[in-house]
Amino acid sequence: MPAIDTQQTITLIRPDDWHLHLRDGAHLSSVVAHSAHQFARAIVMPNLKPPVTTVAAAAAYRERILAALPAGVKFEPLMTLYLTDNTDPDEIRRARDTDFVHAVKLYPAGATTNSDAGVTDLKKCYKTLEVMQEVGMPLCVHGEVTNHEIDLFDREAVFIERVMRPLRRDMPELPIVFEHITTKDAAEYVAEAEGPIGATITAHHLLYNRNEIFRGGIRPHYYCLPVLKREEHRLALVTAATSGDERFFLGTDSAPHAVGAKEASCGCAGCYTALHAMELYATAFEQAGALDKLEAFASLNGPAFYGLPVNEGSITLKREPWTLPATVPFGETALVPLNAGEQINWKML
Ligand SMILES: NC(=O)N[C@@H](CC(=O)O)C(=O)O
Ligand SMILES: [Zn+2]
Ligand SMILES: [Zn+2]
Repeated sequence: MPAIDTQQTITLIRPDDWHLHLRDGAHLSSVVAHSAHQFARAIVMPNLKPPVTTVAAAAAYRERILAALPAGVKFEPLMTLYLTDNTDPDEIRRARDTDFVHAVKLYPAGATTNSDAGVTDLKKCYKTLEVMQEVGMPLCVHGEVTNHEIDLFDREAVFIERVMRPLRRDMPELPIVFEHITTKDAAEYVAEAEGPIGATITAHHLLYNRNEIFRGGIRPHYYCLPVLKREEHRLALVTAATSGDERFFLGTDSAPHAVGAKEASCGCAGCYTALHAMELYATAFEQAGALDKLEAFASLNGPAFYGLPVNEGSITLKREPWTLPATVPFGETALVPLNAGEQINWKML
């Protein structure tokens, strides 16, 4: 009689989002409160137009984020710098001397949304990476090769062999976060790797495989990068997230795009989950029979990796079905959240 002892509420130490896109201007104002409701802090991605490449730009962006919060809402944006071929090693030292820049982000040029200014050849960044290693500044990595001869579904696995292994061989003490991992290959690589490496895992990659993009027709709101993979990969991610291994932690990769930019002949990559992230993670962990592992994944492992204190306070999720809205305001337009119009069984209070 499982219904009798089915857990009705979950209380967790207040969690953080270790991979988030907040955008800017009116878009930022539309979305930031969703993340602030769910999370105490977030690692904010720097892929704006133009990208956030300097400490001064990160400081200004941070002020815009704080100004966009509703009155009285507390939320700490943890800023990142966008690595380019030309990032000055001194910029890393300046970043280290702040209390608000927490990582540098590697986008291989052309890999994903707003990555045109990204790195063309990691060798060009070695002086900068050496300083990062020296001062212990984490490198967050979008881990996909961009070579169009490589099958889209293989680009993460190929990245491990061509970029990640050589980089870690050359810089064994550089802290690395393998962002939004999507494959068994990446989960196993991180679990077995030695030294300072962690990985974020999104809720959508824990819940869905690639069939979801094509269920009943092409469904652009399930398209993100790295793209959803086969079921065996989803299962490996669930195993990693629920294993208790502290290298794996929560990163939503919530990535808002206007509805027209997603529902288009060439639609943008990104799933919007900031509205219901913890509900989705709870659903995934419950399906795996591992709700007891959610707190470490959501609230403890990330701060341990980044050397930050665990949050004070707690959140409670209640078993209470609710329906996701069809759209959410997004500046002058609207965005369609993942699971729009669908019912979800957990509700964050
Ligand atoms: N994940 C995505 O599909 N999109 C992200 C970029 C990224 O994280 O790669 C975005 O900024 O829209
Ligand atoms: Zn990415
Ligand atoms: Zn992202």
